[in-house]
Formats: sequence, structure tokens, C-alpha cells
Amino acid sequence: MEKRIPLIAANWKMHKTVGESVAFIEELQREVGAVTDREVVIAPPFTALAAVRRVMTAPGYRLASQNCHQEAKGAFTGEVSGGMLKDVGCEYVIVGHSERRHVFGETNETIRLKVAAAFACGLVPILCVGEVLAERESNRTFKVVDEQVQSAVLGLTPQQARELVIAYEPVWAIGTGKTATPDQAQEVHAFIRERYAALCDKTVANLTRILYGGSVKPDNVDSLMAQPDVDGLLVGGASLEVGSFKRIIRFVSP
Ligand SMILES: O=C[C@H](O)COP(=O)(O)O
Repeated sequence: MEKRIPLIAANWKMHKTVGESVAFIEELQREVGAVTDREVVIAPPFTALAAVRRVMTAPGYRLASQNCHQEAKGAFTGEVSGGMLKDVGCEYVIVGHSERRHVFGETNETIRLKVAAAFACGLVPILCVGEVLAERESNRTFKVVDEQVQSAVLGLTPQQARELVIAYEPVWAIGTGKTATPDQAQEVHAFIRERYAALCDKTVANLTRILYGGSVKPDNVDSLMAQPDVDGLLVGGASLEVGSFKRIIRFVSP
């Protein structure tokens, strides 16, 4: 039976020069080597994509962008299209990260267009969803996450629905040191899988990878990855140092 291959993604956000990015990848590959039973995805800033691609030579490592524009080309100063990202060697693109939603005002509708644009260019979107603290405290987590997922998958083909990666990132856990407990993560992941099965198809939902993000660290990685519906991680701060990211990649399966 086909299995969900764990996916560990590093989102460097607005960190690292070209030189720092290259040095990190070289050291990581030297220390970890080829990965065969999991995928490692690195999302450096736009400026370092080409350089990282050139040195990313070990099996199991893939390049991602942190964002893309929804249009293929045009007068959009400062933006980068999916086609340009594919051209530079990206295989994945992070779409709808909470910083894009809450700092840059991206809506569910914009994110839906970005998911479609990514697929049209041959990129696999990593769709981020998650509630803010006030939503969790008013018991609206499931409603918010459901709306975000539902909106993003509108119009996807069965194959695209199968390839899409979903990342559950409770906004209150991002960069705060407050990780969701393994039970809290599992509860929302199971809900997402159940809703995905209703929206797409049960077989598709059983194969869809759902990542957790939000203050993932070496000391909580194993308990998060032990949850049956946590298929991988989207890591911010702890992905900036080889030592901590290496430990996260080497999470211990139950
Ligand atoms: O994309 C990554 C998330 O925003 C998590 O960031 P963090 O690990 O620094 O909390």
C-alpha cells in the first residue's frame, strides 16, 4: 500500500545571504547525507534560490520558494511568478503562510489563485492554514481551518488534490516558543484529513501529507511526529542552524 512519505521543510523566511545559504546546504548534506525514507525541502529567500539549487546535490533534498504571484507574467513590480520559480529549480512553493495572510493581507481567494498558479507551472504547493489565538480561544479553530482548506482546493483535479501538501500552523505557535501539544496538533490534523476526504476523496485524503508548523524544536519533534496524522513539519527558527535542523530531520519514528 502506498504510504505518506514524511516531509521536513525549512522556511528560512527573510534570513541568510547567498553565502550563508550555500554554506548551510553544504554542511547539512555533509552531515546528514542522502535521505531516502523522508523528503527534506528547503525554502531560502528568492535571492539564494539559484545558488542553493546548484549545491543541493544529495538525494532526497528539494528546493521550495516561500511565495509566488498568482499571475504568470505582467506589470507586478517586485513579484515572482511560478514559472520563474520552476525555471530556477523549485519543486515546491509555500502558499498562504500566516505571515503572507496577516502581514501582507492575502485572502483565501488570493491563496486559491496561487495554488492554481503553482500547479499550472508544475510546482507542488505547500498550503498553510491555521487559526489565530482569538479564534482558538473562541472555539473557531475548526471553522477557520475548514474555510481555508475548502477555498484553496476548489477546482483542483484529483491528481492535484493528491499532490497538494497542507501545513497546519496555529498562528499563536509561530515564532513564540509555544508549540501546540502533540494532542492539539493531532486533533486538527485528523479534522483536516476528514474534511479533505469529504471535499476530495477518501483515498486521496489518506495519501495527503499534512505537516505541522509552529515552534518545532529538537526537543518536541519526536512527540509531534509520533502522531498518526502528522506527516511532516514546516520549521522556521530551528531550521536556521544546521545542528537543530539536522536533529529535526532525524526525528525518531515510533
Ligand atoms: O513556516 C514556518 C513557521 O512559520 C514556523 O516558524 P517557527 O518554527 O519559527 O515557529
